[in-house]
Amino acid sequence: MTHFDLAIIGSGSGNSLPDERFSDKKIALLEKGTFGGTCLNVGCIPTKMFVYAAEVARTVTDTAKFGVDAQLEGVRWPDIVKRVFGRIDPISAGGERYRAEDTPNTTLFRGHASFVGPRTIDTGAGEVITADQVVVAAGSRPIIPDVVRSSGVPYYTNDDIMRLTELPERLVIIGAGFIAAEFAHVFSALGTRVSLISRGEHLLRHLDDDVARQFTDLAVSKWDVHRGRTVASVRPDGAGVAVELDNGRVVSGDALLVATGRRSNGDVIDAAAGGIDLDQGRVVVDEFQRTSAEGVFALGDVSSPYQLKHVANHEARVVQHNLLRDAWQDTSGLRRTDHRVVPAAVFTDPQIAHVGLTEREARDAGWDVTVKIQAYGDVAYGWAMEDDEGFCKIIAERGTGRLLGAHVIGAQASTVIQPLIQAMSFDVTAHRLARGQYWIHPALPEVVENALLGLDVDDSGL
Ligand SMILES: Cc1cc2nc3c(=O)[nH]c(=O)nc-3n(C[C@H](O)[C@H](O)[C@H](O)COP(=O)(O)OP(=O)(O)OC[C@H]3O[C@@H](n4cnc5c(N)ncnc54)[C@H](O)[C@@H]3O)c2cc1C
Ligand SMILES: NC(=O)c1ccc[n+]([C@@H]2O[C@H](COP(=O)([O-])OP(=O)(O)OC[C@H]3O[C@@H](n4cnc5c(N)ncnc54)[C@H](O)[C@@H]3O)[C@@H](O)[C@H]2O)c1
Repeated sequence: MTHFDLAIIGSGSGNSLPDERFSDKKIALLEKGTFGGTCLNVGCIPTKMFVYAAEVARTVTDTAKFGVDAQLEGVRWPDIVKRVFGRIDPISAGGERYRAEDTPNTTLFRGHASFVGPRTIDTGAGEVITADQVVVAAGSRPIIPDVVRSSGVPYYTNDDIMRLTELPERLVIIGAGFIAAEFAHVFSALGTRVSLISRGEHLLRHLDDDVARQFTDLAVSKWDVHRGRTVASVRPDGAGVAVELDNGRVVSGDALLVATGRRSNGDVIDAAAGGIDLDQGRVVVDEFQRTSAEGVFALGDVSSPYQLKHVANHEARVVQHNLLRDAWQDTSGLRRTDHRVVPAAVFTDPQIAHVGLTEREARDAGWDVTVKIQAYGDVAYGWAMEDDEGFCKIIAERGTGRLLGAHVIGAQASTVIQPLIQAMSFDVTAHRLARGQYWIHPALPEVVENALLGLDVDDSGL
């Protein structure tokens, strides 16, 4: 049985742990799937490359009101796929080669790893290993509802939908969360007729009510949206699929995308044998990313309530530091994860970004809130764009101006929101944020400045 200083399960965020500071350690890296994990291969990066292509197509089809006549002559889907994965696959292969061949202190095991004892792992590659320290970075996987799985009908998830050989004429999407919203945008902008089945009345319903309502209204005008409906059955329909809803309606498509959430892989590593506690399948960690098993840390989707790459990256930096401290009981030198202000963005049409509490959450928590919704169209750049969709909504404590939540829907929302994330992270109050700096005129972030100035908060004296 080979013994290692450090064993890492998962080559997504886990692969970023061993840097030059670990060069004197003997490391095992265990990966059962495509090297590089979700974000690189089937998540953030390829989806945003498709989103960018979709935005280019949308721009071309929406020009006339600006006095520019253009026409979308066609979409070469196979070329889009080739471009995306022609850039991504070599990165994955290069990363794998680097770890397998060019990093002398690292051994790459290609197999499904599972615990057989405390810090003892069956690599799934014909060998059992032990390690002084272990990091579980095994990520998450798509949840497939029974009604789909048991139907035997072929379906896609984010794992394979981006590798379709042709653009489907009609795509049915089950789910109304992040993945559904992003792929509905991608496929519809590229020419597919998208049908979307949502359990709730509103799409993206975990977002602030005003944002979810606005997004739903826009989605209904673009896509064939079935709201407040569950799936009764799924069956083949010629070469495609027919999804019957609980009201008897049948939604047909050439392909079916299932986007109904993702589940931690904590339940498929025999965590109990390793002494690792789970809560509803997710690995339990404390603020130092320590699991219940001494010497075993976890990070990312396998343990985090936030299934976001920037959160996994932050947790990886914490784990990296804590591994190098080589302490367990004495936590004085260990770093803690900071989940106070976690933002997220949905790269759909229009973009959506949020941070902190929704208005409802803030009111339910008993805050005396002041709320301002500032339309994109009412600031100079949004007006130039003739934008009548976007807005920035800020929720703050009345009087003190403490920022509680911010929600942006509209062009470049994921970028526009950043000053608000910064202010919340560094405890800058609303008026101080608005008046303690210049805002470039007439740039889009003026929508944030104006929203801040519309709040009922004390003047900071600036
Ligand atoms: C379609 C999509 C789009 C997304 N877009 C964004 C975005 O725009 N922004 C954002 O912040 N987040 C986004 N995310 C979320 C983000 O991708 C994840 O939060 C992040 O990749 C999680 O990283 P991780 O290291 O925890 O897991 P992963 O990157 O999934 O790595 C886990 C690795 O462990 C391997 N593994 C699992 N079990 C075992 C085992 N038993 N033995 C060996 N290996 C194992 C897996 O094969 C995988 O390679 C997106 C996710 C999806 C699905
Ligand atoms: N831009 C980003 O940061 C980004 C993009 C994609 C994914 N992600 C991450 O990946 C995670 C997973 O994405 P997702 O869209 O699959 O999950 P999600 O949690 O965002 O949405 C799941 C959707 O499926 C619905 N649903 C759940 N079970 C269902 C069922 N049995 N039948 C019908 N509908 C059902 C839910 O009501 C919800 O609308 C996200 O939560 C997010 O953290 C992030």
